[in-house]
Amino acid sequence: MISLYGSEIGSRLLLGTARYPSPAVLEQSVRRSGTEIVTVSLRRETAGGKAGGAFFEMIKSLGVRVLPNTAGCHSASEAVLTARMARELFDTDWIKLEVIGHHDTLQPDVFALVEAARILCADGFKVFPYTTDDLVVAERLLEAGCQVLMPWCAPIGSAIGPVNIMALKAMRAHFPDVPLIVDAGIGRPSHAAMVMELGYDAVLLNTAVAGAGDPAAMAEAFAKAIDAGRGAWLAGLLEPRDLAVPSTPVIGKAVFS
Ligand SMILES: CC(=O)[C@@H](O)[C@H](O)COP(=O)(O)O
Repeated sequence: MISLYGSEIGSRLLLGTARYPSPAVLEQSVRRSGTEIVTVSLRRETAGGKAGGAFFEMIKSLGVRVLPNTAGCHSASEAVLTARMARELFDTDWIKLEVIGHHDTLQPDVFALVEAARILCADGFKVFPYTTDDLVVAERLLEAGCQVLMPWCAPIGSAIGPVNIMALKAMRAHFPDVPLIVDAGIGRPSHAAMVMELGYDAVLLNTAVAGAGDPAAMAEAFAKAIDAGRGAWLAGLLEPRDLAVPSTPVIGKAVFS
C-alpha cells in the first residue's frame, strides 16, 4: 500500500493513457497492469477539435482513479487554468502538474512549476508535480504544499531509463518520508525494478507500455518488475563492494600437512 494524500493505493504502478493503438488495448493494459491510477491529459485529448468527451467517458469507465495532468502547458497560468478545468471535468482535486520548459528534452520549467504548485495547493488541489531530480526544487515544491514528488529519470518518451542514479539516491535519502514516484523515461521493466530497488515508492510510465508489441503483456511485466523491486528494497539489498568476499568460510577448514 502507498498512501497518497491520505488515499491508500494498492498498486505502485501508475499508467499513462496516451498513444495506445486502440481504446480496447488501453483497457486491456490497464486491467493487466493492476494499476489503480491512470493519468489523462486534458489538453492532448481536446486539442485540434478531437472528441475528448468520448475518450474521457471511456477513461472514467475503467474503474480506476483518474489523475488528470497538465501536459502541454508551458506557463504557470496555463497549467493553473488547465488544472481548474480538469477538476470540473473529472470531479477530483488531484492534479499531476506539468509545466514544460524545454522543447527538445521536455524538461520541466521548475520556476513556473513551483509558482503553479503554490497557487494550486492554496486553492485546495492535491498536487503531484512532475519535476527534475533537483533537491532545491524539491524543497520548494514541498514548501508550496506538495505532499508527493515525481522526479523524472530521463526525458519523457525516451525509454532511456535512470540516467542519474546518484541524484535519485540523494532524493530518496533527503526525503525519506515523502512519497517519491519516478515519472518519465522508463523503458524496460528492469528500469522500473531498479528505481524501486532504490526505495522509490512507485513508478509512472506510459510510452514503454503503449508502444510495446503487446502493450497488455508489457503492462503485466512492469507490474511484476515493480513488485520485485519493492520486495528487494524491503528485504535489504547488499551494497556492492570492490573486492571479492569468499562465500565459503575459511575458519575451521581442515589442514593437511
Ligand atoms: C511527465 C509525463 O508526461 C509522463 O508522465 C509521461 O506521461 C510518462 O513518461 P513516459 O512516456 O516516458 O513513460
